[in-house]
Amino acid sequence: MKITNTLTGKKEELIPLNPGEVRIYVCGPTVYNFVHLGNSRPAITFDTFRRYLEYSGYKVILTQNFTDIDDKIIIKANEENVDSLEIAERYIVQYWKDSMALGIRPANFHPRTTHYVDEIIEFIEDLIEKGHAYVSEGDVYFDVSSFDSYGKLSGRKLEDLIAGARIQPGERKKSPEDFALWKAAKENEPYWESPWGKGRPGWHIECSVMSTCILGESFDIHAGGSDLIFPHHENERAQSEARYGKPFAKYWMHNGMMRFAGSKMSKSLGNFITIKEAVKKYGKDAIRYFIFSKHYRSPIDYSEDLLQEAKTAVTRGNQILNDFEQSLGDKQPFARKSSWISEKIAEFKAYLDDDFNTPKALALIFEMINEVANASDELRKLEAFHLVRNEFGPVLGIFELPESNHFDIDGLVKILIDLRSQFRKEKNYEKSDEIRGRLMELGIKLMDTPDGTKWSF
Ligand SMILES: Nc1ncnc2c1ncn2[C@@H]1O[C@H](COP(=O)(O)OP(=O)(O)OP(=O)(O)O)[C@@H](O)[C@H]1O
Ligand SMILES: [Zn+2]
Repeated sequence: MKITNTLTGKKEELIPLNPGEVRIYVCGPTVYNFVHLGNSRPAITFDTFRRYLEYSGYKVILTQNFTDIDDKIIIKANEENVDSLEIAERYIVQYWKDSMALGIRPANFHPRTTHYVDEIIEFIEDLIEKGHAYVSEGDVYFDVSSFDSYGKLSGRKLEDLIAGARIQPGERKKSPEDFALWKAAKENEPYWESPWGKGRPGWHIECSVMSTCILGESFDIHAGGSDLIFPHHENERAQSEARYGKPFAKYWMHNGMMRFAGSKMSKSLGNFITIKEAVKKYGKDAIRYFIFSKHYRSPIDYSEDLLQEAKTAVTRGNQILNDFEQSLGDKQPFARKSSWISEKIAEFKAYLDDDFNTPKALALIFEMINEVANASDELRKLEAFHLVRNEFGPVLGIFELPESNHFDIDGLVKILIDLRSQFRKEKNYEKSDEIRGRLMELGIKLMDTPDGTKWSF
């Protein structure tokens, strides 16, 4: 398999450090608000990339962090007058709901920054000892000039960085391009005790610490959105290689940005659509289709029209697959491994082996769905059905099973509740009780409350 490595700017053969095993770290969300559709791009892309590696026979260890301490979380906590961890916890819970709704499998590890403060302090102490960092009035900064290949990942030159940067008020660094490893606590900020006084970790250090603690000093792939290449990933690489004196991540993979009216969709700009809203409107498969329809490295423009088209396409696909499944009756769908099946699997793999080309893989899935709908030969239909349901669908996480999770059960029950109310108004208690009774048989209980009828399973 070949992937584009941001570090070299080339498409390279993926050769894991340990044969047969791929260790991946992905930068996860800063949890101070709902995650948006843009944030779902790395989560969907790299979960699916992991599924594909597993499909190809690799063992994968995937780690994705939660940044649960950060300026933005602290500001939100102070606004609401609650602890910053309460804010983080709230949006982590929401993250799980959203990622389930999008069919994203949890990573193997989901570390949180505040669980790694001891390790962060140890890491920084080591950097100071090795001459890569210095203390300045309770802050600690990384000395960028001490790391020779600084700028290699993002393709920037240190001289240009020095010329372009300014020391901001409140920063106590020697040189403008140096960055904070540890920040002394200001008033009303959460803090931890450290050898440099009360304070908290800077942003970049957390990912160096959590990735190396969990995956080792060198691992295979570091991933995230392209917005993180500079300064976040450049700084992570500098810190980690400065401490351990060996290559940090062998490959760097970056997804392009999802844009909203031309700008990056972002929590801080407020130009976003939440995942909850998007799932409700379009359903999981349509969102995944929309994301996979562009190569992961290209930017993608949020477009209601394209999402609507995606919804129409997957609804049609699901209809064809469901109709075919029903036409099979009790017969178990079984397709012998024919040469045609092997050929199509080879084609699917060739696309994804070429820098994870999901648009081509997706087109192949639709070609198979057309076979299910139109092939004259029953065996061919069965083979195509098998490929979608059992081979390709589970890899891309679409058309896996008859999709029910975007089916709006709440909406359906509300229709029945309204009908029942109508019958009650007309004093037709026989019909209204029948609706309640039949829902009860399905395990759905209706409760009449002063605020109207509620339901639960
Ligand atoms: N618009 C986007 N398109 C694709 N990926 C994105 C987008 N915005 C963020 N990401 C990625 O989502 C992950 C979580 O990022 P983060 O929580 O910093 O999101 P954010 O919306 O950019 O927040 P903020 O506005 O506070 O910077 C990162 O891997 C980041 O690169
Ligand atoms: Zn990170």
